[in-house]
Amino acid sequence: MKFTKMHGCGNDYVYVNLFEEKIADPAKVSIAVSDRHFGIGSDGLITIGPSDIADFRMRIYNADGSEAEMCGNGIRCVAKYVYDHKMTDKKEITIETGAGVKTLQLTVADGKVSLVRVDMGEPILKPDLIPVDASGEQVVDEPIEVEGREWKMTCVSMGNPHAVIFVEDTEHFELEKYGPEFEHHPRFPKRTNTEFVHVISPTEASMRVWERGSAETLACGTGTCATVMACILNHKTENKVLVHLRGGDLTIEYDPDNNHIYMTGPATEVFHGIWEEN
Ligand SMILES: N[C@H](CCC[C@H](N)C(=O)O)C(=O)O
Repeated sequence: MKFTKMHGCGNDYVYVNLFEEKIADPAKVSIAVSDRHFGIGSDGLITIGPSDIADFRMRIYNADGSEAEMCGNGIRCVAKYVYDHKMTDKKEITIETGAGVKTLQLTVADGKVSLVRVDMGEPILKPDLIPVDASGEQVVDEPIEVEGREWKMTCVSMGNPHAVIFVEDTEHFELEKYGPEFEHHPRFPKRTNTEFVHVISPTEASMRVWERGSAETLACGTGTCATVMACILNHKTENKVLVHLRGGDLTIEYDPDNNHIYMTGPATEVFHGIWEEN
């Protein structure tokens, strides 16, 4: 099976072009290729295929084989892949995802995509749509007990669930200890991605992320969008924020006129190869 290894801010996936390859069991393949010792090594598998309602269709599978609704870093890499591999010559493309059709603007330098701006659509705030077990119309600054400590969370879905927790120091935060406890907490019927965020200023933040089904990743595009929405809901930042992740930076803008969130960031192709299913 031919694959291409790409990353967005260090959030790395194995990409497979379904116009050329067939994958009978993507969950099984994602588990195998994601293994960083016995496989290729990645945060998961992303497939690029045809769509009846958009230019292309993207599906994302976590390292544990579970399918996610959307992937922010991944969709930027999909846009880079289809343009650089001459599957389209458009600089504005649409991609069908589990969270609806997204529109992307490509910046091209020397014939290759260097930067992508994604309209990530509207944040979803209703508890039962996130989903999270909570009352009310939104989950903002909500107490939750994890590992015997009370935390305050703000929950946002970008098609996939996120719990945003504000902390003073992300670098020394015990992510391995608390990340899985949030991921599997009974208040999240579909588990959750969890972002631990330090607000630096009204226009800047840093964060780390424990992803549903993939453990800590160096970046999470949907998580960064959820983080900025949480910052705005908690009156901590303005609508445009530069976010520092372990693997790089993303610029997130919330447009109050259409309630859409826009994410701008890089996409990188690292190598390609042949995966022999053993
Ligand atoms: N890394 C991805 C998100 C993957 C989400 C996945 N972990 C889940 O929702 O289960 C991103 O850049 O948005």
